[in-house]
Amino acid sequence: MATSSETKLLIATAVVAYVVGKRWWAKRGSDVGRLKKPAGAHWLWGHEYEAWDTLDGQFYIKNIDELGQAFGMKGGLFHSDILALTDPAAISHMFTKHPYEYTKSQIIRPLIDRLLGKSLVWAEGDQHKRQRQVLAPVFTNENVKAMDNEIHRAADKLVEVLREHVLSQQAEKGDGGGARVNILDWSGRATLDVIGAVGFGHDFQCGTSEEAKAITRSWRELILMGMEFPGFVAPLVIRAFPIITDLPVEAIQAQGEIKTIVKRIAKQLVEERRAMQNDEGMKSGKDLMSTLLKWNQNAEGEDLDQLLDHICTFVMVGHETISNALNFALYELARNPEMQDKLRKEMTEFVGSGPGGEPTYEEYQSQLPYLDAVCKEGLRMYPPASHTERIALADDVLPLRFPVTTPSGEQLSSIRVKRGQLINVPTIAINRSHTVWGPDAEVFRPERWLDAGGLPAPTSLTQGWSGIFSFLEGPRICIGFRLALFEYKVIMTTLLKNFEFKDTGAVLKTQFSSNLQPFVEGRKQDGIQIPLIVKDLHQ
Ligand code: HEM
Repeated sequence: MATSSETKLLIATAVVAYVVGKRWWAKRGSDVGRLKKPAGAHWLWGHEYEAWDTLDGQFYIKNIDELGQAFGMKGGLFHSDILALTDPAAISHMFTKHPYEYTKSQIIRPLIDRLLGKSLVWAEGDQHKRQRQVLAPVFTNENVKAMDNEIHRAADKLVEVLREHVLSQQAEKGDGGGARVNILDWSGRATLDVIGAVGFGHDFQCGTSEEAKAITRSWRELILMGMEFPGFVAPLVIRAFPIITDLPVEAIQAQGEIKTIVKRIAKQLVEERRAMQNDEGMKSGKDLMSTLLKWNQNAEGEDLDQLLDHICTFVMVGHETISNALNFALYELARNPEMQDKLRKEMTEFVGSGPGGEPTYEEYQSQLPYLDAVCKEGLRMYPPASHTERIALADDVLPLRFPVTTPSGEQLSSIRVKRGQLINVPTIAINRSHTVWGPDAEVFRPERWLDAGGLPAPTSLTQGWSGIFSFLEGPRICIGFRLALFEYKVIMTTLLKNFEFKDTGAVLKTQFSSNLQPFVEGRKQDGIQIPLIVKDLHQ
């Protein structure tokens, strides 16, 4: 009979043999282990801690410039090497040509399920194709154009509540020079209102309803948790021991709270809509809720649960992303007052064909070039979804547009990957690479979109919207991108016509936690924020 120390030795040997065997298997027929790697991998966290902890996407930006658009990373917790990838040909191969062979990993998907449910963001393969087919018609140009009233109403309401706040702050201080606000507390009110109204006919009351407050509060808590060490470790531990997703660990379980809140509201909305079954508008409606209900009229049990997951997904990804993009653009405009003035001038001088001289949907797209350039530059520099990852479902060969050199000097114009290969796709580095965008890649400069020859050659860019990767590319490109752009432009226009945004001198740093998150340099403990001075222009 084996003694307890012999048993322990046996178990330890088995674990080591398993890890070594797994790594050996992953290396066979794969080029990932042969790629250059950044120096200084940690024995336990590999390069993953440095990638997580280094702010502003600098780990990836720096290494792409130094090692090329495909490099290897040591995985944390003895995971096999990870491929970090920004090469446009490889990206196109994965996302446009073979999106269902490079899926979100079995680690990310349970987390998405916990946060948003088993909806479009979570689904893969045929299930995704079916869902996308049903939902895509909601976001056509024609439908988004028809959301015009709700978007303007939400933007006007935001101006009203922000003005009230600014004036009361000024009165308190006895100073008419504007109020210091954390813009993160404001823009999301309008974007939540828009998705509530256009998606489900629900009024979140510009952030003042109890549901709106609960959603904002639990989202913030989740973000902050993701920015602390447990938020880094949790996904690595889950990757090593997937069973952990079901354990009562705070950092994991907290993700369920948002879903619970939104699903409670969603259930009520579904019941209200069902009660209006005979209403003609509802039957012919092309909004999200009508589409979902037509698709699954009498959903109960699991089907109803999935329908609620869709609502939860759209409420969350349909508002946080846009407000995130708006916040960063306002920060840059505050730091660059000449750009802000130029943009305001373009907006105020343009007389559109909409009611009261507002630009129409088409005019927003084509007649306001500087607004368009600011929007593109903001989304390039600050992609809200600044990082994504995929896993190869089969052995494959990834073509490279820009060959890379191995440490032994061999040139690779493609990379062989094995089934199960984890691939990190750092969107922020795709959008800010110096190799692609030039020496001022990390400078906010909308003019690059307007100057002749201001942009990189199309062959060096990915194939997403405007050659940047902020909405992804291919069949899984963000389904709501037209709505996002329209909403962004309307809210930005409405805000700039009413307020001046001034720099506070605070320098921002960013870190990825669900989205790209800002905090003031050296003040991470104060939480996520973009402090700006807001001055009412009509005072
Ligand atoms: C500036 C705003 C936005 C940005 C930057 C953005 C970005 C993205 C990105 C990068 C993805 C792909 C994620 C991945 O697969 O790794 C995505 C997917 C998605 N987005 Fe957006 N998004 C924005 C706004 C919206 C809006 C307004 C909606 C809906 C109303 C929306 C709904 C979705 C959905 C449902 C998916 C999943 C699509 C699929 O997998 O087929 N997004 N978004």
